[in-house]
Amino acid sequence: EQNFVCTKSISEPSANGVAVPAGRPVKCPDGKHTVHNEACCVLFPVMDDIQELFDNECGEDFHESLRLTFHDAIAFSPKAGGGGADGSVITFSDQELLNSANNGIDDIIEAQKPILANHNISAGDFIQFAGAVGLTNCPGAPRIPFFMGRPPAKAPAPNSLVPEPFDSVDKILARFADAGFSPREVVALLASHSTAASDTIEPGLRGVPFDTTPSEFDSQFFLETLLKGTAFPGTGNTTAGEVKSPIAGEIRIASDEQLARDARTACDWQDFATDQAKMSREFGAAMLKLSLLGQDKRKLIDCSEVIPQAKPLKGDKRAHFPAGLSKKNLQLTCKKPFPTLPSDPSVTSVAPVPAAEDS
Ligand code: HEM
Ligand SMILES: [Ca+2]
Ligand SMILES: [Mn+2]
Repeated sequence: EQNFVCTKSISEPSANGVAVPAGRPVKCPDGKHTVHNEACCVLFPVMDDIQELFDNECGEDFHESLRLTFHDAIAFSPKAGGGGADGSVITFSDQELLNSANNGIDDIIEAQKPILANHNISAGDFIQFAGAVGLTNCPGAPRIPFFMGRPPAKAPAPNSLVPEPFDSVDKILARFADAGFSPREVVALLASHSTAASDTIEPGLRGVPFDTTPSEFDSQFFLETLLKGTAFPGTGNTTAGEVKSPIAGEIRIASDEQLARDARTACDWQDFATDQAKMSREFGAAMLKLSLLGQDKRKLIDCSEVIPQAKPLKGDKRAHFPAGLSKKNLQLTCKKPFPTLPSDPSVTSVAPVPAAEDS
């Protein structure tokens, strides 16, 4: 029996940005998979169970799981405390779910808990692994590296660390800076809202998408948030941080609208609206950083090779204007020229994201 556990990550970057470990590959006990670090073998059955939850799709359960990676990890502050990507949002869910910023994440915590209980990995690893695996179901998403070995969470996170949609740009940028992110990285992370829908903001409505393509990791979200808002998808809940959106059925939150127009972030926003490849790449880099908040990367094992190749975006990768809208409907504050983008007359509204089935 071979017992090869190398904890150093000796690696070279590959074409897709994910490191390919050097050295001789070993066969996992399942006889099916081959890895460079045998310790990573435990992740394959976890991946199968996660993909069963997701139906191998970029749907509601994945969207919720991506949001969960953020709510666990961002609860990290050198001053205020919080363990970052440590799984505390699951381990101490009784306390952390009392935080109103965590409204709606109870469903995915309940869906993830039984899967986690069947495997011998930490809650912190599980949450970030589910996000990295699920992203590959979304056409256009990056393949992000995954590091394993986060220890169990020690305590629940303090209440004030997860940004809310009615927070000012000042407050949001300060909170992210406290956790180590630049304004451009904040904007890059918000590419996540390209595969997102709201269940809690509009009274009575669920699955209200943030862009017209909630199952694709494209740049529609960045383009559509630059359009002038004209109506609410329902009654409008301005106390919850909702503002008008440009397309029937779509939701927009105030923080996204303001970050798209603020002098500190508008040019980054425009950059990602007009360059999907750049958006995906920079999101991937910021996401890796997010997944390691509060962790010592040198103590973790590089299991990136377990993450499958992400699906490519088909056809024209550029964002398109919905029916009847064009460059003249944009509220541009960045002074750089805005390129010409195609329009799609078939896009007149967006349907809700179907609810997750009870499993
Ligand atoms: C300024 C920072 C952010 C704010 C204020 C914010 C706020 C929100 C809000 C209010 C929702 C809707 C929740 C609901 O009603 O169901 C939401 C959804 C979501 N957020 Fe964020 N968010 C931020 C950053 C992020 C980041 C950095 C990520 C991931 C890296 C993320 C991932 C998601 C996802 C995937 C959803 C959709 C969940 C679903 O479809 O079920 N968000 N966000
Ligand atoms: Ca999208
Ligand atoms: Mn949802």
